[in-house]
Parts: sequence; C-alpha cells; structure tokens
Amino acid sequence: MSSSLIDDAKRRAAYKAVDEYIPPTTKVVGIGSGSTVVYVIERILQRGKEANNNVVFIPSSFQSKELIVQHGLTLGDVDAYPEIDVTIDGADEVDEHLNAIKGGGGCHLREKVIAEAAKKFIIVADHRKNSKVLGENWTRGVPIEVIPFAYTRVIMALKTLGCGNPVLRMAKAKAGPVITDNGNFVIDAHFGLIHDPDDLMRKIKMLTGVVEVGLFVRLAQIAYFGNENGSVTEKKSVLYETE
Ligand SMILES: O=C(CO)[C@H](O)[C@H](O)COP(=O)(O)O
Repeated sequence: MSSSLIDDAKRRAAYKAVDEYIPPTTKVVGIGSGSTVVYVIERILQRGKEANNNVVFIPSSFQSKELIVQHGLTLGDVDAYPEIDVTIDGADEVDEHLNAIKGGGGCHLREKVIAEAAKKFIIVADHRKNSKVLGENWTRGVPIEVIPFAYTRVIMALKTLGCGNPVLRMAKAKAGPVITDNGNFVIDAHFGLIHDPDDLMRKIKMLTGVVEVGLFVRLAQIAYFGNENGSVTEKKSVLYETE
C-alpha cells in the first residue's frame, strides 16, 4: 500500500473521530501525538474559527503543542484543565479489547496522562494497527520510558520478564539515544504476543527507574481505523457498549 493511501486512511479515521466525538458543546480537547493526529488538527481547523473559539486544546508532546500554537488554537495544559472532555490520539497497535501499544513517537508518558484525564479517549489509526492481540503486527516492542541513570538495570530486568532483546532507542539525526520531552530514555521491549497487557504493564511499571509503559489498558472507548478501500472500521470497547 502506497504512503498516500496510508495517509488517506489515517485522514479518514481522524476526520470521523473529530466529527463524531467533538460536538459543538466540547470545551476541552486533548491532542495526542504522531502523524495521524495531524489530520485530527486538520479537521478541527475545517470547523472554522468560530467553532474553535471557546475550546481549549491540551497537548501531549512538543509536537502537538506546536500544532496547536502554529494553527492559532487555544493552548492549555493539564494543570489548568485536569479534566478533559475528549482526547484523540494515534496508536501503534490496538487489540480486540481496545488495549493499545503507544509510544512509537516516544510521547506515551504525557499521552497517558491526557488519556486518563479524558472522559472519552478515542484512538485513530490506519488499518495496519488493527490487531486481535498486541504484538501481532507491531514487533518493534513496547516503548518504556526510563530515567537515564537506570536504563542498564531496566534492560537486565526486562530480560528476566521474558523480553529476549530490549533495545535502547537511538536517535536518527544525532549520535546517542532518543531523549523524550521529559528528558528520559526509551527502551523498546518486544514480548511476542501479549495476551495479558494489564499484567505485563504492571510488572514493567514496578521496575525501579521505569517512568511509564506504552501499554494503554482499558483506556480507549472507541478506535477508528481507516481501511484501504476507503471505509473506516469502528471498534468499540465492551466497557462502553451500554452508552
Ligand atoms: O504513541 C504515539 C507517539 O508516542 C503515536 O500516537 C503512535 O506512534 C502512532 O503514530 P502515527 O499516527 O504516526 O502512526
């Protein structure tokens, strides 16, 4: 599938999420990170200045802060708005229960804060992210943010938890590791198929030096996946099916 078809798929998922989950009454919107979120902002801007005048946007990263500011939207932060109406974000993989792997862009700590702060957390992605079980399609591993001082110890501990080859994420245009928006490192740890993401998330989070794990368990209400044929698949959490 060409990159423009993938971009179209991301765009359709993002547009549908904005159309269905940001009604005119919405006051506070959390903005995730990544390439799909760019289309979320694109759709929000298409609603026009008036529709966005009374809405505050809470970023999850340097990237989303820049998107908000550059497009003249009102920037807020989670200190001032600890309760968010709806957060829309991308994902690296989503399972059949709407658990997700996130952090491909290294932003999962702040993304989780604004996902948990939201009354509704919505995922937007292209069809490659739509799996039955985590680890099926996303084989780069679970992103784990760690404080630099502890990274070697955390790598050793991840091996005892069953990860064969945890990798310190290296920067592409700089010598050395990726540094997160919080000044930390990221380790990518592939565990094969993850049948119990809650259990794995808790075990990793208990390791000293781990700041946050890119496993989002029971957080999403709905996920939209843009497909190759122009359709959008909706996956809804059973936790919200009664709504
Ligand atoms: O978790 C993330 C960043 O930390 C992104 O949301 C995730 O990597 C998906 O990105 P994209 O929309 O570019 O596929």
